[in-house]
Amino acid sequence: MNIKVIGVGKLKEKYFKAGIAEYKKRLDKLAKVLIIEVGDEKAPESLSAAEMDQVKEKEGGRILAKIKDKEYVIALAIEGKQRSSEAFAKEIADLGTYGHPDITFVIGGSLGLSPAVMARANDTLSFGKLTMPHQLMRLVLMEQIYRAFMINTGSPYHK
Ligand SMILES: C[S@@+](CC[C@H](N)C(=O)[O-])C[C@H]1O[C@@H](n2cnc3c(N)ncnc32)[C@H](O)[C@@H]1O
Repeated sequence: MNIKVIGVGKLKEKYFKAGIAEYKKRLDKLAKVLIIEVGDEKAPESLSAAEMDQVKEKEGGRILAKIKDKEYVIALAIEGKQRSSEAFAKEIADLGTYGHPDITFVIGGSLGLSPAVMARANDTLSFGKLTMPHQLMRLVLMEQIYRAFMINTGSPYHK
């Protein structure tokens, strides 16, 4: 199974980098995991609605350039579809079993994902109504992907 996580902007904080590296190391034994960072656009408070759309479109274009046709894309979005860790694990297992071994997760920048990225997505994933910073979201997502693999292998990691 090939897991790709595309995020906008570089991880700055050491503690996020360390956490993500730890889950990547654990996952590397179970799947091929690729983390891709695409460039972010400056998004000062003063931007108009049209300028904000442009920021999302530019970042979205960079995200889409990293996605191949065969990839099954899951967009992380606050208003997306929530599920339990067990349901998420089953979904990943089913995708692998039924012809979608290339799963790509996309996380938006500070203004979120563009309509074009949302249109490309095969599914959405919400971690609830709370807004998380995109760097933290990357770490939480990596833990949940690792948890999914642990659930699917029957490991006591998931209680
Ligand atoms: C700072 S948030 C963007 C906030 C923006 N106002 C929006 O509504 O998308 C950055 C990215 O993190 C992800 N994200 C943040 N909180 C999330 C949540 N509760 N569930 C799923 N994804 C989330 C989304 O991909 C979002 O585009």
